[in-house]
Amino acid sequence: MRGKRTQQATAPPEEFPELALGSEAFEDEEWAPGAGSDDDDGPAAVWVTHEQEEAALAAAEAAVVSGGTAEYGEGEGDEEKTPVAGKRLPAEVRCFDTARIYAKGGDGGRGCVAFRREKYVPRGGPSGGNGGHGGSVYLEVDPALNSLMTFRRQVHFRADPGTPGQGSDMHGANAKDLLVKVPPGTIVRARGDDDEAEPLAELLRPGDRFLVAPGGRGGRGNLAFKSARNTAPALAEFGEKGQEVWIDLELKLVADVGIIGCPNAGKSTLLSVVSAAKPKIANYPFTTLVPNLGVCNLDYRTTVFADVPGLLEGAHVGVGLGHQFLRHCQRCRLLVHVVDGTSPDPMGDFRAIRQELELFNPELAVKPQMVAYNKMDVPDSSDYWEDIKEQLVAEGVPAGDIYAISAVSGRGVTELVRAVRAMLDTLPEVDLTAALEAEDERREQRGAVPSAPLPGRRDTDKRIGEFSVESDLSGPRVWFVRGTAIERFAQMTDWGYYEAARRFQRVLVASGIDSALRAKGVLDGDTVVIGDLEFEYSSDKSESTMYDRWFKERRAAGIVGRGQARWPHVTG
Ligand SMILES: Nc1nc2c(ncn2[C@@H]2O[C@H](COP(=O)(O)OP(=O)(O)OP(=O)(O)O)[C@@H](O)[C@H]2O)c(=O)[nH]1
Ligand SMILES: [Mg+2]
Repeated sequence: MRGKRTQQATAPPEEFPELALGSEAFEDEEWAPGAGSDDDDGPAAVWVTHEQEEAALAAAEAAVVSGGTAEYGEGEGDEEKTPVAGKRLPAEVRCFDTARIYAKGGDGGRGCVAFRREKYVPRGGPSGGNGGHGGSVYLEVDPALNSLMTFRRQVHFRADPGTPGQGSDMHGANAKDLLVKVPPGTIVRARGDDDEAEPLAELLRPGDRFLVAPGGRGGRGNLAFKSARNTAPALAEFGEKGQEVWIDLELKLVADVGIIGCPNAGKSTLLSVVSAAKPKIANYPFTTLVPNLGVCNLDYRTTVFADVPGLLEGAHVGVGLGHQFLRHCQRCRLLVHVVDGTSPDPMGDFRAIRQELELFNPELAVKPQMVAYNKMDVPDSSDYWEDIKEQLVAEGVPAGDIYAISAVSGRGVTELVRAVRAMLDTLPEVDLTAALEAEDERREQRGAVPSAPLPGRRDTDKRIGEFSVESDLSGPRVWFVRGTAIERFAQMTDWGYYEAARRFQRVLVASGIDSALRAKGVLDGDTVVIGDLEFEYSSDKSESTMYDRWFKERRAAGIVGRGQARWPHVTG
């Protein structure tokens, strides 16, 4: 099952012609293979030269032309293939292990104003029920997933609103929460935060949950406002609006084994032989642009392999997307280092990769490693095997951890996988909590700034008395009152009912907002803004003025009817 998904998730780029390597995407410095590494006095390792790069691009283009036309053969193939100018990365690459999603909690249902009307029960009293709570949006780990690919299709997630309250004391039903499934290893960040910033959450184990967007509280019906002094309240609240938020998701692979090595070493080929995954394999560097996962079943035991894109010199500082690739290796328990035997300098390659790991994160360098000397079927390679093995041993790699394989023919691969399995068994299970703590510590050391809390998170502990007043008196005089609780209160006030308007007025006075405004010099006729609400300030708080103003405003807005009668049998 998992293997299947993997294949889907890592569909080869031909299906997405805009992925052409030789597209404008490569003009972007970050994407250019070998960007920043074109110095001549680099280490002995042969990195991608300009010619090789050109060749790779040409090959990629050819591959796309031959592979892509068939599927997009609608006569407009050419247009399809042209990447949209200004797009930084091809869609496939961007979305595989990062995603940006929108979540909105459901609005609360509105409260109801109703009175009991029954034969022989005069003045039956208020009976309007409360609205139901809106659903919340949660992220939940689903171990069956292994990529954020699903978020290419759906970006917006909205929970259902609560049902409105009804008469006869009927409360509205609460809406169901919306669970958005994410793969294990998903990291949640506030929108636009970079890697260094403190994540909002890390979802690692199956069943882990994170509340992204809380649903709104249901509005109270008039039954809830009944008191000894006001036995027949004619007001109800709107439901609280559900919160909306954009978040960034990032997936850190949680594979057991990471396959690393220079570009074109045969990493993807190895993955394709040990698992059912079908990564793209081709004879040019940077065939693989996004990590592929594959599940290997050996002796009824599963091991997850990840084929990481080829590493470049300078990967540790981000060259060739190095950061993003190396990051994936961090959670692997073991690394298989594939060395290309046909390379002019296999030992140089080996050392260079090691150095990159070391520079990126010393812990990576000391991670258990196996070396797979690849392409043994080619004489160029097998001739030097003994020699290279000796050199590797001299470098401190245990002889037992060095294997000669031919990924293409499969020779030696089973032995390698068995050895990998055996070594995994000797390793402790990864303690994710400890790993996270270590990561946090590192982040702290680097002085990373913790990210801001999600905008507009529900702070139920905020009091109405907590507010601030700002003014803009340059043009028309405007006063801004800001405060979580007062803004929520304004939003939930249903101005259709005079009593609600009056209640709002009373709260302004009781909370000290009114006096704060006056202390700052508010004048009659100034505009006061609280959240989405705007009204004209008036110091005259007498009942008749208030009612008149409310009535006129309603009329001006063309609203007549609801809520004008304060009590069903009272006329006028
Ligand atoms: N002769 C021979 N060729 C091999 C062997 N393994 C891989 N190759 C070839 O090497 C080339 C590169 O293989 P890939 O698996 O795409 O290499 P990679 O390491 O994934 O490369 P990037 O993803 O570009 O970093 C392909 O043409 C493979 O057919 C092998 O054991 N013997
Ligand atoms: Mg590859």
